[in-house]
Amino acid sequence: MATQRKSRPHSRSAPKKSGAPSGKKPSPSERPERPLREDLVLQACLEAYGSVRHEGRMADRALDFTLRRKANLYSNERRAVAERVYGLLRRQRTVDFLLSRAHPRFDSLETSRQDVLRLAASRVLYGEPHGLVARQSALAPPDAQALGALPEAAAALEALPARERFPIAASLPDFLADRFLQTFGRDAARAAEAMNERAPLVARANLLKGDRDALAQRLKAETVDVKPTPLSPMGLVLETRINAFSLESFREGMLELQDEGSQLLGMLVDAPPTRVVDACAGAGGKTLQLAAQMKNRGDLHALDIDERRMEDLKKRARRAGVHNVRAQLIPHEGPEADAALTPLKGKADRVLVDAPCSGTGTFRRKPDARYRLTPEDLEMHVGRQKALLARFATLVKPGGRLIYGTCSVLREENENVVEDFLAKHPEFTVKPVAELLGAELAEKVGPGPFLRLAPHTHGTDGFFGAVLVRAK
Ligand SMILES: C[S@@+](CC[C@H](N)C(=O)[O-])C[C@H]1O[C@@H](n2cnc3c(N)ncnc32)[C@H](O)[C@@H]1O
Repeated sequence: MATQRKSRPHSRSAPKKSGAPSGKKPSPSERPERPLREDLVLQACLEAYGSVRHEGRMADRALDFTLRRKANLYSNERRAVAERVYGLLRRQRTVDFLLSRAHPRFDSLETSRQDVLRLAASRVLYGEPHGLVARQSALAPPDAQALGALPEAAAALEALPARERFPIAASLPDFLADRFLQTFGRDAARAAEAMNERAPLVARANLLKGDRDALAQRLKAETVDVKPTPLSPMGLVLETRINAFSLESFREGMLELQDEGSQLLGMLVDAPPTRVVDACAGAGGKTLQLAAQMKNRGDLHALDIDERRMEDLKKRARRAGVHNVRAQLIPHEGPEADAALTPLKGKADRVLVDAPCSGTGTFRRKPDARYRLTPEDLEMHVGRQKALLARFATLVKPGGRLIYGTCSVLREENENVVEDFLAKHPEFTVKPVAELLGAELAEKVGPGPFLRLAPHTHGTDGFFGAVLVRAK
């Protein structure tokens, strides 16, 4: 079947080993798993999926909420629920298209029956045998037949003209499919395909507490298999799927979970131990990285309009042993916002604007976000990005740097915003990112003055970064 996926959404990420040496505690990836109780797993999937698709909840919250109430599920069953729900959200549009062709009455079935079929069809698309899935999902005969008819429906999808096929095969809303085509051209299908893969679990070593090797040793002692990230010099891929928040090394602040692309964006700041502003600090993912770059010295001003995130940032800073951060809640616009920034005007050596954006670069982790995004939201993001860049540029001192970043892959939120800014602010010029990453890493990251990362080209989430220098 053309749309069949190779990776099974419910399989473990770490390969199973043939048996742990005696006397050694088996790692989670080595323990035998008990068979899934399919009826319980299906019920939990239906609840979580329904709350995302029919009640508009965010997928991570819906799963958290559902699984909290299902204390009777074993850990492999909880993992199966998460993976099946995420798997379906990644393939939602494809699955609906195929089922509406494979099942003569799919569109008129009641919602709960449609959802059972969707979950089952998604599992088949990820490579599970349709007969087994039909039995485990207790499908009625016409629904089971529809699963068997998925290959023909997939052939019908393949036969559509490319422009019509792309949004359905990529499971993207039409307006986003257009944006992907504008941004990636002939690579759009590959880009979207990689966005629909599961993201790796990536940690950043907190260099204030030890380097990457020390963290790797520590994680191995905690029975977590790791490998170094290919691009970021401080990253580790956690190959054992575990709840990283429960690790002792995490509680001791030795690591933060942070995508490799985000780590590279943080590297562009190259923060000296003087005065640095993280203007959209959120819960502090990059703030903590900048604090480590500054070796915990100087003043790191972390600003945001979101009180809850600022509180998270403070907690994380404590855990990470960071004490050069000044977290400040600021008004989001107007004269009060300007007044809050006055003391920092023209004073900062670096200002990072990690702007709010469409999040199109993080669809691997938040596959449901695409169904909430509208063209109007996108326009709103671009307007806000331009306004934030112009406002926070005033904090950069002569000779200082303004770093603009997003987790979007779309040109209109990235290059276009920077070009618009440069046209209105001739005192700023572009510093090519290669000058900050060093020759070897720059070579791997690729050509161009900006950082432009995507799952299909770099294996990271999608990130954009630009470094702009203010004239002396
Ligand atoms: C992409 S998130 C930042 C992520 C964060 N830098 C990290 O690495 O974890 C964008 C942040 O911008 C904040 N924001 C939105 N409007 C803002 C404004 N006018 N001033 C400052 N921050 C703003 C949002 O609250 C959000 O936390």
